[in-house]
Amino acid sequence: MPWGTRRSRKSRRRLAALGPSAAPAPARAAERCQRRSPDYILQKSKMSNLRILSLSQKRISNLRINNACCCEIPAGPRGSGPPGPLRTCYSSQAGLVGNDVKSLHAIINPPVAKIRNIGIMAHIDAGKTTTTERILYYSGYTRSLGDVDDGDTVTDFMAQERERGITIQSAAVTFDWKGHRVNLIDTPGHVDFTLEVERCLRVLDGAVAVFDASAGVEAQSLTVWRQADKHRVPRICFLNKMDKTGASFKYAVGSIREKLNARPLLLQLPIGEAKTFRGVVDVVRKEKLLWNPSSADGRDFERKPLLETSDPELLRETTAARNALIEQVADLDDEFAGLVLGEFSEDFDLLPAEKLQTAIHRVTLAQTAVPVLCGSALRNKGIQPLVDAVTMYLPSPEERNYEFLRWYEGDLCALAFKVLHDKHRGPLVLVRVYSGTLKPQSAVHNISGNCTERISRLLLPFADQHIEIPALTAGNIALTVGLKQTATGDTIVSSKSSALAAARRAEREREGQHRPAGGAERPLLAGVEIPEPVFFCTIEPPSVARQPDLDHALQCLQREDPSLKVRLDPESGQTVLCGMGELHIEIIHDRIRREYGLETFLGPLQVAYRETIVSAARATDTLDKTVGDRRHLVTVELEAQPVGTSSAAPVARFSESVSKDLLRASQEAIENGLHSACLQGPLLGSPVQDVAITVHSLTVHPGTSTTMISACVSRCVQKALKKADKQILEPLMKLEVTVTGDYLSPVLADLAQRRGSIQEIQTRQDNRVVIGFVPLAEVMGYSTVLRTLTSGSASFALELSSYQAMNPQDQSALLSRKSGGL
Ligand SMILES: Nc1nc2c(ncn2[C@@H]2O[C@H](COP(=O)(O)OP(=O)(O)OP(=O)(O)O)[C@@H](O)[C@H]2O)c(=O)[nH]1
Repeated sequence: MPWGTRRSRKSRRRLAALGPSAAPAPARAAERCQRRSPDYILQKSKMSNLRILSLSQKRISNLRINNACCCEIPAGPRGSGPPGPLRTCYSSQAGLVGNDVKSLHAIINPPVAKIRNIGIMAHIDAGKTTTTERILYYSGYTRSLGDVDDGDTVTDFMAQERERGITIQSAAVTFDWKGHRVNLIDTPGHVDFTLEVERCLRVLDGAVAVFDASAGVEAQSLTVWRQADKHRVPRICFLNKMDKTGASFKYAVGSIREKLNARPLLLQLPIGEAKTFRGVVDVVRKEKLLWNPSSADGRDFERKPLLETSDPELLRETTAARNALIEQVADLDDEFAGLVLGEFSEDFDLLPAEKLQTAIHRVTLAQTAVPVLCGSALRNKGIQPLVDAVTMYLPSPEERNYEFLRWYEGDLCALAFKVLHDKHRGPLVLVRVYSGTLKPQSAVHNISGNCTERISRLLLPFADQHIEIPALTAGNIALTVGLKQTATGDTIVSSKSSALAAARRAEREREGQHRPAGGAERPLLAGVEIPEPVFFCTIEPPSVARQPDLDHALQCLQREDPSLKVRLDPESGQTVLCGMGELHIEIIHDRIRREYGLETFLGPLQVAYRETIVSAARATDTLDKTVGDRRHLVTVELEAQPVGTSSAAPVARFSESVSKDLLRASQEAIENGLHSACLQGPLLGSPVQDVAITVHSLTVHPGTSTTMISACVSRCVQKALKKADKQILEPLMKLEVTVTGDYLSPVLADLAQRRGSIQEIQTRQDNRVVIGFVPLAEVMGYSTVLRTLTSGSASFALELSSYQAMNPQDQSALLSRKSGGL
């Protein structure tokens, strides 16, 4: 889907990526050229050795520590960090910068209670990547602050991410914070990459939801919040951009309450808003945290208790907020309520902060409320307390209740949640270990793929850099090298017999609980639902000879990204790419060029329609074919009917006379025939949905192969579908346009012309938010139109809502366009 237009510096980089019409100002272009020049990189290298490794993609040599193999990241001189005061108030000890052998060793086996697997999630542009960069900097992992606007962040390391200033792939980063190991995943905010978010949420124990404090809860934040609900992931909220004009703590908290239906626990209050934002109040401890305005990197801040003498007003406000917080937590946590009502009922001020923090941790884990913090990642304020909150309130792996773990009794159980392709090392599979230990040079069994594979190496991910480790214990996340067949969502155990033993335990448990049997022979971790693509286009290699190279590239990209579908057009023989949006397909095209060196040609982008029928129709067909000396003869009579409930696959029904002596093999052949017939409908060749096929009679000559049965049934279904009254279904998008009041009328007038229906117009601070529905076919290239209409002042978000029936006029217009070859 197209991305919205923005006013930020970052948006100008995105516009530049769109083409010459949106080229940046010459000065900025020159600045960017200079940034990419070898001199600039050299200059940066003095600041950060790590950064130059990221930029130049150099390989790094190996280092052995106590027989554990680790990759060496060359050290920078100790004093080579950014200028500024050396006084560190808050950051933990340095992580992996330099040949810090001790920290490399310490990294290998953290106690599970100290591990935090967290994700950063939000609406596009809320500031996830900027927040992640600050976290990495304060944790000691990087020596300079990466900036999305300059395209030099650690987690957005793909060339496309750096050019466009957006996150496309989730990046896993491991760092230490005050004795805790944090595995952090920065996820994309753009709706085209929602699957990427879902994949990560599946393996996280907690998440930080980042919001733009001037916009509150936006469309995509709602989607990711629902995804986190689905995977029962405890969260904390971070109201970012408190420095921005229009930032409002109250408004953003209100929108969390109303739109997300969540109970916010205000652990902080901002000191000032927008231009006056200076720091935050720690409500739990009644302290103020003020960042030194002369500190360039925000490392330097002071924490002081609020006093009646110096801050009477702020103290009163904080006391009221603390009392409200205590009452709120007591309402949600019985243990804490007992404490508060007993010992501290007379004076909440006497309640120790640690007791309140422990109760907040329990409430967060139970997901009955969400802690809320605030700050400004760009202005380097509020990040250190945010990471403290992550370690304090979000759970460790052992605090999450993963039911399936007891079936494995400490034996290895891991989930492969992402596959990456590395030109040199082949497929790299990101795994989360739930129980047991994963070791390199060992065989593992993939339950989902029913195959045994060998892991050659284990790597700890540090964005695009990797550190080799000798073992991966429960609760941790790492990359494996050597798994060639494992795909996203597969469950990995130590051996086939271990899988069987777990299955037997699961079955016994079910019997004990009198629960219905089923599925226990494969005790799998739940995978991720893959949404259906909404756009497609043909893709051609530069020459026929390069077709195998294109096939290989697409195969690799598909293993990485299950939301990308590739099929062959049976009529033209062309390869067809199906994706989640315009941006998704554009990125794939670009990656094929950059990573596989293939200059491919894309056909026009087309909407993925569906078809259905609105009346029943009956058909009969006979297939009589002799192959060699064998005669295949089938006659089938069937009826296609519309079904009310939404069903992507055709529903197979058999009349009594057919079902009574139907062999299993013949039934499977019939079902295959039904499915293949419904892949291409009679109107546009789009998939047919919401149909049931009843087989009334079937006569099969002895010796007829099941392939011939499938072929006959398929042909007969297509006949019936042709006879029935047909209907095209088109993808309907939920659209949210944020626009200033003066541009509201042109935006509404334009949407009316695009067959849009407006549901409501909300007021968000100084902006209007238009919420409605519009057919996908009408919003192709919408970002350019909206930019022109509103002088680049509006932004929008699109999300697939449903498939809706086209009205007769629109349908016939579409059909005549298609038959005219347009
Ligand atoms: N004023 C202000 N701008 C910020 C702040 N944090 C980030 N930004 C800007 O907001 C834009 C988006 O920042 P990102 O960190 O890329 O946001 P994101 O959520 O990672 O974006 P996607 O990965 O594309 O979803 C950039 O132009 C940042 O400079 C902040 O605290 N204050």
